[in-house]
Amino acid sequence: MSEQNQTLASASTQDLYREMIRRMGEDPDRDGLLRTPERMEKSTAFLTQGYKQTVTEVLHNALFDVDYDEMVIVKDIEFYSQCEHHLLPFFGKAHVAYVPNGKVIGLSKIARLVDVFARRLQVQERLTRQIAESIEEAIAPQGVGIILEAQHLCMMMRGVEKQHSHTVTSAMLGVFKTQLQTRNEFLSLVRHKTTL
Ligand SMILES: Nc1nc2c(ncn2[C@@H]2O[C@H](COP(=O)(O)OP(=O)(O)OP(=O)(O)O)[C@@H](O)[C@H]2O)c(=O)[nH]1
Ligand SMILES: [Zn+2]
Repeated sequence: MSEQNQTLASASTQDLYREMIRRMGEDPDRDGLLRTPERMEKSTAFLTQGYKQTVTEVLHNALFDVDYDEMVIVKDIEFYSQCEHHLLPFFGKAHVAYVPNGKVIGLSKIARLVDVFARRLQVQERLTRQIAESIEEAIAPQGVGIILEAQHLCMMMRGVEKQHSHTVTSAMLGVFKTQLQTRNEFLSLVRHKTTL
């Protein structure tokens, strides 16, 4: 390891944040910034906690044998993630559907699954795919359909500066890929405004 890398590796995370603040042209010792490195460390740990979580742990005890073979949709699940290119947030809604094959997932666990992958450095396409594949692996359903709609701050507050564009991604597995009728049912239920 180079001398410079060794120095960096031995620095605490909070020291690194202090240095970042200094290089932004700020005084890390002024009153308002004194505890900022500590806050940044905590906040970053929370926003990237998905790296420490596994799907198996999250789903633990919440897979149930149920005789139901129609579509299950949990829609409008809000999520916050960070783009891996700029470390800026992208956020929006996830719509998660599957057609069971003997097993269903506890509903809250579906939202938790979204967060396991959202709370990492991501691109929206990979996030979409990972949610779909984790459900497929967990319960081997007849199919899984995922739609994510998001706004990317790296396209809004910097860069191209477009405030109204939304990015929509999808992952369709099993019957959602092979049966047009299933895919269309999913799309129309996602569009349907709930009256609740
Ligand atoms: N496909 C995809 N691209 C993303 C996502 N998040 C950010 N990006 C894009 O990643 C690209 C990185 O492009 P670069 O040219 O390397 O970076 P840049 O110079 O900062 O680009 P600009 O944002 O256009 O200023 C940009 O087009 C971003 O909009 C994502 O979730 N999926
Ligand atoms: Zn970005």
